[in-house]
Amino acid sequence: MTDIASISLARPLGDIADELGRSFAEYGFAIVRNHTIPQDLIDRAEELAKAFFELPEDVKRSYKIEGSAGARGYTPFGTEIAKDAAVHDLKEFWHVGRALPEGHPLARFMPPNVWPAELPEFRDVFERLFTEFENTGDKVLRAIAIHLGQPEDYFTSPVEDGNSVMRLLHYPPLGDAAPEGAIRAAAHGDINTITLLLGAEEAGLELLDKQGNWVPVSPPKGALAVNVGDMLERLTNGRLRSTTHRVVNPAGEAARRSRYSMPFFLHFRPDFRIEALEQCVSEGETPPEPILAEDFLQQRLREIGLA
Ligand SMILES: O=C(O)CCC(=O)C(=O)O
Ligand SMILES: [Fe+2]
Repeated sequence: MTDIASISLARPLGDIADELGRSFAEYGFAIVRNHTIPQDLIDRAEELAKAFFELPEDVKRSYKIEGSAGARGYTPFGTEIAKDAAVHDLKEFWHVGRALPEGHPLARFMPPNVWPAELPEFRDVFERLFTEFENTGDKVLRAIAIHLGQPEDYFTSPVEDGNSVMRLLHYPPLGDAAPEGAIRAAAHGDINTITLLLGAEEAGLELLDKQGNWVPVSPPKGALAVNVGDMLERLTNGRLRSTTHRVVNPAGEAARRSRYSMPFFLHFRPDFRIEALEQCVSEGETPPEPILAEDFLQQRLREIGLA
């Protein structure tokens, strides 16, 4: 057992800020309940994600976009490899990103979305879910800002038009085809600011705590697992931790089932300069060098085989 905080987002943000902050400082994770993402939208999104991954392989592959580093559309099974891992992850996924109007100064960082023609409802449902994730993310970031002693709206500008990506994940049933040592998602840290994850009630997600133990993260159905990414860790000079996590292969009956999850990787805007906050740097400490969010992202995508 751990005391990863389980927090109701229906409470005033000022009341939850420190509990959330302490959980992020200790575990890098918190469970967030009573968010405002409608359950019927989540259910519909899960059905559509399942329907997409059940399409024939050649249809799915027709939505793989060469040279896009998997930023949009489909990424087949066996593509992504965690930093420093020897074998690929046992997953396939689809990415929906932010759609900026043509001519927007940041549009060059964000390629247009693609949509599967086979599923006419897909676009509407996932555009709505993207907006819902953003709104919930905004609340969580407000609570984090309060915890950090910043104005509550500190993150509003850094994440406005940010390069956020929603990932629909499918981990197929485990057969004999899995390479030796491969797991559903090898140990990794997320690159972005914060991640909001739906679907982690299906077992497998684990975090690595400070003592070096793997600890299961088991939100109740419909709740979010929220974690700190590398960019927020860097901004806070490590005060809030981007914790290593993984998705292990289940035993028994669950091994014959697919696992579906939907992380929303909330990103800073590409031109945001990530520079350690003054109050997170003690005397004598040397914080990491400032870096633009886009440069940091490209560096990390190369490390995981996507760029
Ligand atoms: O599927 C999950 O529960 C977690 C996925 C994850 O950590 C990731 O895609 O970065
Ligand atoms: Fe992750």
